[in-house]
Amino acid sequence: MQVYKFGGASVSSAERVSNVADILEQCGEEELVIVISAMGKTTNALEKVAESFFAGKKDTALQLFEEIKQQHITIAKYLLVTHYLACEVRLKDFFTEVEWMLHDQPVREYDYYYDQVVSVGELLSTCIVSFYLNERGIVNEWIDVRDVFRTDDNFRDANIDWEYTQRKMNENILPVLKNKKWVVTQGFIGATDENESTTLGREGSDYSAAIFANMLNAKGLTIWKDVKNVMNADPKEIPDAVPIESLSYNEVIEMAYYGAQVIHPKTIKPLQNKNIPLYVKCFLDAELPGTTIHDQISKNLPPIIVIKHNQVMMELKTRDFSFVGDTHAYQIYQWFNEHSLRPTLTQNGAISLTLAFDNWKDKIARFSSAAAELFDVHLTPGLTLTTIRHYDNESLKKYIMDKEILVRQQTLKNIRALHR
Ligand SMILES: Nc1ncnc2c1ncn2[C@@H]1O[C@H](COP(=O)(O)OP(=O)(O)O)[C@@H](O)[C@H]1O
Ligand SMILES: N[C@@H](CC(=O)OP(=O)(O)O)C(=O)O
Repeated sequence: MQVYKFGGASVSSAERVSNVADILEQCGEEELVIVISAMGKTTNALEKVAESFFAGKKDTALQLFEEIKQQHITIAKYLLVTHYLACEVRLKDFFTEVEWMLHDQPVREYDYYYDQVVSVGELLSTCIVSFYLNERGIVNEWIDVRDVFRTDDNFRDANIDWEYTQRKMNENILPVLKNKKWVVTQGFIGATDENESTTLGREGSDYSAAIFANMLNAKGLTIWKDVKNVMNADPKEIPDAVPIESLSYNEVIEMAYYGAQVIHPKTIKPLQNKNIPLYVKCFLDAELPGTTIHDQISKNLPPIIVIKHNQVMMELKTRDFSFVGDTHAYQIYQWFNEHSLRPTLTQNGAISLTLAFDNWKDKIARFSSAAAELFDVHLTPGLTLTTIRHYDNESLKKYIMDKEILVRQQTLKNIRALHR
């Protein structure tokens, strides 16, 4: 049993979907679960729909959603002949669900609406791909992952109910595989016990695929990307990044934790727990070996550079000169939980604490007003956080030294700098 995950870039156009079918036709797998993300940048586009709706701009929301509808209809029309009408019926059901909501007034919190709107991206993409594969004779069954992945109602960053999900995995997925059919399903989304859609955090499809691999005891998980390998930096950021052929789970979990946007940070644990190898392969050339991530120690690694833009620095200072560590640490970590906000960097002083966050405006505003009861709060937006693992003099000079640094942390293995 294998799990394949195809990200947005691999299904961003009719040609790319057809390329995915070519890969599947030639892969020779017997039992396969295929986890797919929303097409191209659909999730970003759906985020704009949710934002407009919540801001009371109903017409803009509907108009933006209309564009997304037309893009999917166009791709389905291009790909499908005999299965087109059946596919169109399904797509229209998904469209209608969202449109009904967009005609209402928002009465619940933003994150709830975000998930109801944004989750449709994966439903649309998998619907089209599944019909297309069947039309090409690649027999598969489309599964609504919301009938399998039970989560809590922490919208936008929902947590999996492992016991329930494992049971549903056995009831809903195993029989399909035993029936000699491949499964086509969605990454990134789940549902609460009240059947409300949830999402697992941006780029969460890798995590979904790892959960499938874990619960089905897969022999491997292959994530198909537009890059030939995992590299020592994002090649879009650093054009002379070098490929890495083999990495340990440990190394990748560290890279992802520091913000490398190549594998979702939560992906590794479900795989490591069952010693399931992760292969990152290139959908543009399936013959290339790609990168293997497994339990073997990574040797001779180059400096690994992770650059995170759009960071907000938050300085908290106690007003009465009490030590932060003594009295406030517990409270601050409670706020992190309450506001589902994780710092990308923390630095303790005697009576102050410096934090950095991704720029989640609403959450930071809520966190700041809670913190303002105890601290003077100062925010500095528009910063970049650069981390280098296995740094050397050359990489330090190239990526850190010439910056205007606000916070710097250094250990034997890592250097991190928050800078302008
Ligand atoms: N260390 C890295 N190695 C390779 N690619 C990286 C790395 N860090 C970031 N990336 C980026 O990840 C992209 C592929 O991931 P992503 O866009 O999430 O694909 P998908 O949407 O198909 O899942 C690449 O195009 C590359 O720019
Ligand atoms: N579509 C979601 C989930 C995801 O993982 O996408 P991708 O595999 O394209 O990174 C997102 O864009 O966040």
